[in-house]
Amino acid sequence: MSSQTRLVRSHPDELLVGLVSVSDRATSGVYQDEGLPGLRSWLDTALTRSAQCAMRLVPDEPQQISAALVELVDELGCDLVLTTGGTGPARRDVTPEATLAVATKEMPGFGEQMRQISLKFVPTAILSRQVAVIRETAGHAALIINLPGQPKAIRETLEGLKDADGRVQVPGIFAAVPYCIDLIGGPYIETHESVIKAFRPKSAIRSA
Ligand SMILES: Nc1ncnc2c1ncn2[C@@H]1O[C@H](COP(=O)(O)OP(=O)(O)OP(=O)(O)O)[C@@H](O)[C@H]1O
Ligand SMILES: Nc1nc2c(c(=O)[nH]1)N[C@H]1C(S)=C(S)[C@@H](COP(=O)(O)O)O[C@H]1N2
Repeated sequence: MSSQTRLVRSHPDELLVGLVSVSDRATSGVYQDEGLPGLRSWLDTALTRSAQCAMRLVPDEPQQISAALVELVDELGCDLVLTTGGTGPARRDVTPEATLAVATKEMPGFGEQMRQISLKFVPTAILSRQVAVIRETAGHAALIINLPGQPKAIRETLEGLKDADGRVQVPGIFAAVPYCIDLIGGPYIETHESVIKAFRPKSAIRSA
């Protein structure tokens, strides 16, 4: 994988995001990848300040997935990496293993919450082995989260489930991402409440 230069924030609060779509068929051209554009457009609707994104499309190969994660965090300096695909039980589904291989801490709450959310949409939610981890290097840390590969699962897991009036039924996992990014030393990010209401303890909310 080619060595890339570090991303430079255009503002101290700009989030640097790595997006990784893991798909044998999208990589080989059987279908067009919908994972990367889906992730990018969800972030565009959710964040009050546009994020700077670096994107990678990789096949379901553990070394290539781990290498993409390491490059995005260690070389490009991403604060957050979202993967999509390869979390199921099939022989070639290895995204969770490739993610755990580069982790310094596991964050089991994200996977638990995603499976709870997804069960409201599909009974096969329990087939997703998605994990979230922190990768820490000297002077930098990033949150890495696996999402399922179905393009519609991106919005479902990040945003959660709302009723017809927009009331939250099950909170999406992105509600906890801004505070997690604070805690690992990343930028202060804010979300549009109509898409996803981020939660921070009162003491962590920055005054305007
Ligand atoms: N990156 C993607 N882009 C577009 N559609 C996708 C993508 N990943 C998954 N899908 C869709 O979701 C369905 C289920 O996803 P799943 O991850 O099980 O695919 P898969 O069997 O692992 O194959 P592959 O890894 O080649 O995408 C696929 O059949 C496809 O229709
Ligand atoms: N929100 C949501 N989660 C979901 C799904 C979905 O459609 N929506 N599909 C499930 C299915 S069918 C599978 S096999 C697993 C793993 O999918 P992956 O291998 O594409 O990551 O995610 C599950 N989680």
